[in-house]
Amino acid sequence: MKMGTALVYDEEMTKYKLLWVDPACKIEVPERLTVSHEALVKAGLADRCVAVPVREATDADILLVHSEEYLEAVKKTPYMTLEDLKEFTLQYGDVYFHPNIYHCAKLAAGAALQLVDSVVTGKVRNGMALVRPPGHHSMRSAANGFCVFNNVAIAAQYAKQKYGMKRVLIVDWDVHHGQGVQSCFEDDPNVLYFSWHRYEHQRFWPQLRDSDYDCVGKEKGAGFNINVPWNKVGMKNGDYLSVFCHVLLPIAYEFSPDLVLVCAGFDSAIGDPEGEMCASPDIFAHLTHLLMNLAGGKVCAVLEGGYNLTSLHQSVCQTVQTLLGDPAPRPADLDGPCTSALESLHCVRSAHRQYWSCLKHAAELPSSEISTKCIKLEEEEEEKQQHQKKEEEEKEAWPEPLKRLTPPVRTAVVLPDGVVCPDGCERFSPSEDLNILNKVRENFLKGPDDSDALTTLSSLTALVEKMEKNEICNGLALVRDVSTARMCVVQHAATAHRNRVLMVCVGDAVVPSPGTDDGKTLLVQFSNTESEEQKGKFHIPVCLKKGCSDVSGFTLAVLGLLLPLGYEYDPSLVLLVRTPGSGLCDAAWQQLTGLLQGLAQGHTLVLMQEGEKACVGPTASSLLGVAAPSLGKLPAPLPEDVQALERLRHRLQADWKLLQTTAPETA
Ligand SMILES: NCCCNCCCCCC(O)(O)C(F)(F)F
Ligand SMILES: [Zn+2]
Repeated sequence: MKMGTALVYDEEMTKYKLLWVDPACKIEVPERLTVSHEALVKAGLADRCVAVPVREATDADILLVHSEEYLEAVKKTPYMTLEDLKEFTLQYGDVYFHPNIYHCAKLAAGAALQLVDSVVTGKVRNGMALVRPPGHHSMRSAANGFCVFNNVAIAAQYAKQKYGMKRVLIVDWDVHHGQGVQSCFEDDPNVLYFSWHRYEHQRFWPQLRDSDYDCVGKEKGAGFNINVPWNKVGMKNGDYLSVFCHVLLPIAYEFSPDLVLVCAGFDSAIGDPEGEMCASPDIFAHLTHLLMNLAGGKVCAVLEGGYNLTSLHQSVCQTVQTLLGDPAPRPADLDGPCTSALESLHCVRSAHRQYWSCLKHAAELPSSEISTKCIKLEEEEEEKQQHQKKEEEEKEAWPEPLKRLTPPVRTAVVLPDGVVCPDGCERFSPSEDLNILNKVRENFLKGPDDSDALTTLSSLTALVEKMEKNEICNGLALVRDVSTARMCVVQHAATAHRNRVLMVCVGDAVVPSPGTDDGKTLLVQFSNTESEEQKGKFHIPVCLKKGCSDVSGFTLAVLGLLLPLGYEYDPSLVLLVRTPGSGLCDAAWQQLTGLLQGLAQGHTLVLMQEGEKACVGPTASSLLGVAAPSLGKLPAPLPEDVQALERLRHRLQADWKLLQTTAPETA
């Protein structure tokens, strides 16, 4: 599987700018591109990428989306006088022309196509194109919102036509609605368009009725257009992650795309004058990571907006560093979604419930009630938000994202002698550390001379220590006695004061509650046996009718339950335990292993029973950062599983805010 991340950039795209006074357009400046690229160079990220040259999109490329008359009109702009350019611009909204913008617009679209070529042909695994002019607002026959040609829409049509891509997912995390993309694919069931955007009940630009949550697509495309309106500013990391876990990811996994395109606008980050949101730049590391196990890892990010040059370049670096496979930083103190975000979340899930089996259980409210609820809650929060907004104006500052150091060793393995060490992994040698050996001897050995247990357990302890010191990123151990190994790891990790261990158990081995409910460990156990005893906040049994053998139910539980829990819990170590009898197919197991690496700075330790030897290879591949294989189009999960998960989420959401998908009942 080819690794490698493409970076498509050419400074020619900086060579146009606003030549007259227009307050609406003055934020779209050439420096957006130069500061982004320079930051990548300075951070040593550009050198780690495969430089892919831009090219001009051809007429045929552009005509995949735009009309001939529009293309012919734009072709004339290089020869226009300043007055003609001003005149020509008047027919469009919030956009400006320049003698060199046609050339740059061809390069921006061509850059996206070069990126698609290098990813789809396997030259690289994923990549990013740093371009301007942006694209997602431009319509078939109109420029709009700084956009001339719709770079990502053209890339999607190109991928379908040239490579026969069946299903393309477009994720638009820019803070504005890409109505140009929406209108291009409105009736196309092969292109799933997802966009969140500042909306404020249609009061925010471009103030379109069609940007609301109930615009789900038309005719055959019904259900394949997802709009998440933000009706308040100040949305934070928890709001963004909730929408990914409870809307985008379940639908995206059901859709099972062959290619993922990202309208990567960073005006949705804190500090941006357009978005006025409060999500930190490192959230884009998580948004990127959460997409990287779709489509076999074929992710193409194309720059759209972003006007605060500081948060822009920080966000670009977070995105590229994650595409390169570096572990994401731990998400600092996540809040649950705010009331307004919960209203939007609920509205979107209700609007799409009829199209996606993963949402079948979404509580259905009559639309009239939803809208009044929204407005009613708006007024309540209005004054709260207003005075908060005044404060923010003064202190629009945020901490510089922490340097993401990559450990010298990516994956260490503890394997019995007979088992070969997978390529790319490093076999972890038994520990000579006497106090580890003694501690293991006195706490865990049954027989006095159980030497290979001593070797295994001391190696595991030493491995966990090296992960804490960030000398090793993740690990895999094949052990005879999983329950002892598990206790040994948990006890060692829990002793280090600030450690929290998320333990995920797959398989039917009975896992004892982790003793006290002190919050030092959170145990999530997947099984098919209904557990009768009431568990505490930190012991969550997930019971699926057919256990993990039903990929749809399992995937829904991972995306809508395990991930939100994991992000909210924010562990320093993820312990993933697999015992026989799980019935989990390799692909689903690799998806789980891949997704969990977004937590704990990638410190995932996989413990497997010796009987699972066949799973060592696939597990190692996922721990090395290779994208998990696609699960294929997911059939509907079992209704009883969907209801059980819904009940479980409702029961737990009092303790775990990121599990909420509806606003708390108003008094
Ligand atoms: N206060 C100035 C009003 C500006 N109104 C137009 C905003 C256009 C946003 C463009 C973008 O950021 O969505 C893109 F990604 F296309 F660049
Ligand atoms: Zn934007």
